[in-house]
Amino acid sequence: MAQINLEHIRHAYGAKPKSEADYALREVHHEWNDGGAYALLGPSGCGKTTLLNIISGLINPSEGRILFDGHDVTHLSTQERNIAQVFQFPVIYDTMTVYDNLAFPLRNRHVPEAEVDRRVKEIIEMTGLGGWANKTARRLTADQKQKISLGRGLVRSDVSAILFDEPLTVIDPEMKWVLRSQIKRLHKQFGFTMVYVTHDQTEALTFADKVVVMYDGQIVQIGTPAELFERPRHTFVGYFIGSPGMNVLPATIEGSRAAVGNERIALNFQPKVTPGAKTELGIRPEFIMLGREGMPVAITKVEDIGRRKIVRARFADRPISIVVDEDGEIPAEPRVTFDPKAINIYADSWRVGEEA
Ligand SMILES: Nc1ncnc2c1ncn2[C@@H]1O[C@H](COP(=O)(O)OP(=O)(O)OP(=O)(O)O)[C@@H](O)[C@H]1O
Repeated sequence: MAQINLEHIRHAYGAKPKSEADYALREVHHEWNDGGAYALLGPSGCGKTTLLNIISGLINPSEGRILFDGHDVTHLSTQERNIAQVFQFPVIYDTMTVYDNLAFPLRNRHVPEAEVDRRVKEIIEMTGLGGWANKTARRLTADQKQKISLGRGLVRSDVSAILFDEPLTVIDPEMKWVLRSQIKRLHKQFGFTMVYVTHDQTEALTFADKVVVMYDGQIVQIGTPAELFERPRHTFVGYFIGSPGMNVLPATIEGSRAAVGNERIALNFQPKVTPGAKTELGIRPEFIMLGREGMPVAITKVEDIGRRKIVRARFADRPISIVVDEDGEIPAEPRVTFDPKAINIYADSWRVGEEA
């Protein structure tokens, strides 16, 4: 397993990029720990697959270097980097049996047959393909084939990293959950460095120790699920993580208060904002208290989602969402208060800290 260093990586698909807009990856500079499980999360087109392919060696970055355990691998092939990959669609040998498909990556590396047998049987059990071990892969369904692909990625224990590109897309929802838990278990057992691309936040949050949120060719935050929820570094992280996402309201800062329209909201710190920056206040729907006290709101809709209700309202002439418990009261003259601990302030979309 390896520590991965991405040093000032930039990538443009076209020759001679002229402006930032020509880069699919604008600047990635991070260190990923040996044995870490990372999920790359972001909307379609933000650069997840490009970054994954740069790590695996399928793409040579236009600029920057990649180090595995301190060694420069930028110009090495996938095989030389010793990477296992699982793609969105199955990559298997149709004419081989399920057992031989799984044994292939090990036999290729001259692993002793007894060890091959032990590892393959473990993977067969994990993927629930027991009854199929001696059948040729051609006869399997698409999701069974994808389980073999997944198994082939996980069967070797000596790889530098395992890279997954939306591997559960073709798997049915129930099995998705099972496989995700099993990948996690194998990660704990063997300490693989794993990078898992997805655009599904549930998948990312349940799989990874660290979620890498990408937006518009950049990594905007790397954090634990709790960090992404409580302290989104960028307003995009606030929108993208959580359901509904964070409320982001235009605000002006007056010392340790924020003005939103005609309302004044107390902060528990004095944000350091540069003059002229676009300032915004971010608060998650879970941290707005709806009651008879505080600032007035006009409710437009109440959505019942089981144990919680989502209240859609207008506050200071802006739409906001508020989450209330199933039995929470909705007063006739509703008012709101914001939990100061849960307020984040943003300048030009990036979270700002406290005035020194
Ligand atoms: N082979 C290519 N040639 C030119 N442009 C490309 C190529 N592959 C990707 N791009 C562009 O690079 C940008 C990033 O694409 P990438 O596939 O990395 O995003 P993604 O986040 O993985 O998206 P998705 O979730 O849809 O797979 C997009 O604007 C895309 O159109």
